[in-house]
Amino acid sequence: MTAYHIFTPDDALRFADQHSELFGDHSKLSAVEFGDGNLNLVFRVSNDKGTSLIVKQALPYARCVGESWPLSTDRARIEAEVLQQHGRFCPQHTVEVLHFEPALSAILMEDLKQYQILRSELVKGKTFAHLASQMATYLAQTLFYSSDFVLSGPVKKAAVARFINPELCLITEDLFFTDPYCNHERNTIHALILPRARQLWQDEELQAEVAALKADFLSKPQALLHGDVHSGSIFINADNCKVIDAEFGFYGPIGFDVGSLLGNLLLNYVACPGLFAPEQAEQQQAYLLAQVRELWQQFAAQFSQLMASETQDSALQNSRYQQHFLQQVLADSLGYAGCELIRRTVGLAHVADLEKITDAKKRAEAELRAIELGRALIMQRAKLAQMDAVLTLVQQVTV
Ligand SMILES: Nc1ncnc2c1ncn2[C@@H]1O[C@H](COP(=O)(O)OP(=O)(O)O)[C@@H](O)[C@H]1O
Ligand SMILES: CSC[C@H]1O[C@H](OP(=O)(O)O)[C@H](O)[C@@H]1O
Repeated sequence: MTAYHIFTPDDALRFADQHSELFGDHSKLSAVEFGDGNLNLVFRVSNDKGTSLIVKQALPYARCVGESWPLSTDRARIEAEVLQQHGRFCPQHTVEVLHFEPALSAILMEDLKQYQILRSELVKGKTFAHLASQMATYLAQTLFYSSDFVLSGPVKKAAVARFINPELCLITEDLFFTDPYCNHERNTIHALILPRARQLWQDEELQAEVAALKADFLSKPQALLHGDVHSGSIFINADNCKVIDAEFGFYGPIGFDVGSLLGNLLLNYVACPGLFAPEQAEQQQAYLLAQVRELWQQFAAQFSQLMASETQDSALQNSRYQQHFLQQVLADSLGYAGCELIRRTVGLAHVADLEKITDAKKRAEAELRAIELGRALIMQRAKLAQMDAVLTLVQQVTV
């Protein structure tokens, strides 16, 4: 068995050639490393006829920081296995894993080169009519079929154990729920919003609600989450979208995945006036609000339908329980969306939606909108029983 070593492009090329029939005999291959994420190496291996595959390898540390932040390479196993599971539940919207090599922490997967990263497209002002409906399907299918509604107690517990992901969960626990609410050295805060960030560090009312969301993140293993459904993890084109990058996967609260995506749509929403001229900003914001509404409505409809028709456990077949469950998922989703808005503004990992705003004053205004909206969603999540009320709040808070 080959021992772990950090891949060069040549290593990635040999790995792809060994484990795929796609390239044909001795065809001319080339490989390039082009990863732009925070954690891993990503290579594209191509032949001279335009066929290509992706090799993703986990480094023993976080790429964005370096060796001073060691990180288990077991995250590659988690990523491969989550993608394989989600691929069984929703193949049309999950990147296909072709091979996983545990010793090398390396995954061979399909190349989504006919797609674009959603975040980059939203920052350019592009819109996709099917985004909400397809992502609602992805979320409903992957979350429902990995939950207690379908799995027996023993099978579910074995799955929870298999997807224990302590190191990557700790990153989320710190970056989402702790760092933004104190003066932590990992935070990056632009000078113009420092006074508002300082208020977050004193905001005990908000911190109490964030603590409740963190406690649920720590102890509510409802379904096998992707764990990081931000708009940089979604590849999209005019026809379809596919989700990548599931290394933060674990059994957690369903609202965390739904809320991460809602939060990312709303991050783009608050950024629009800084990114675009007024008329385009207004159009893009209307598109985003429609997608937020549709995402929840379609997710809720599909999840309800699945609960009604596919639930195995007789106690969980109770329809009042199912309605209550979904209502709680909405409240959780809004809370986690709020956490995403705040952590992307004052925490370690910022997003292009805000960072691409070149005018510092406009960027600060957008960041302040993200904080106010994030706070409102977290504080009011239990009262916001309908999406209409959520959309009204978004518009009121971000004027
Ligand atoms: N299957 C794929 N097809 C095409 N490009 C990919 C694929 N997977 C990753 N990439 C590229 O690599 C980048 C980083 O991948 P990602 O999985 O987000 O890495 P990280 O885990 O380091 O965040 C993506 O933004 C994308 O440009
Ligand atoms: C040091 S990890 C920071 C941040 O990065 C992850 O996203 P990605 O790997 O897709 O860039 C995740 O959102 C983490 O919170």
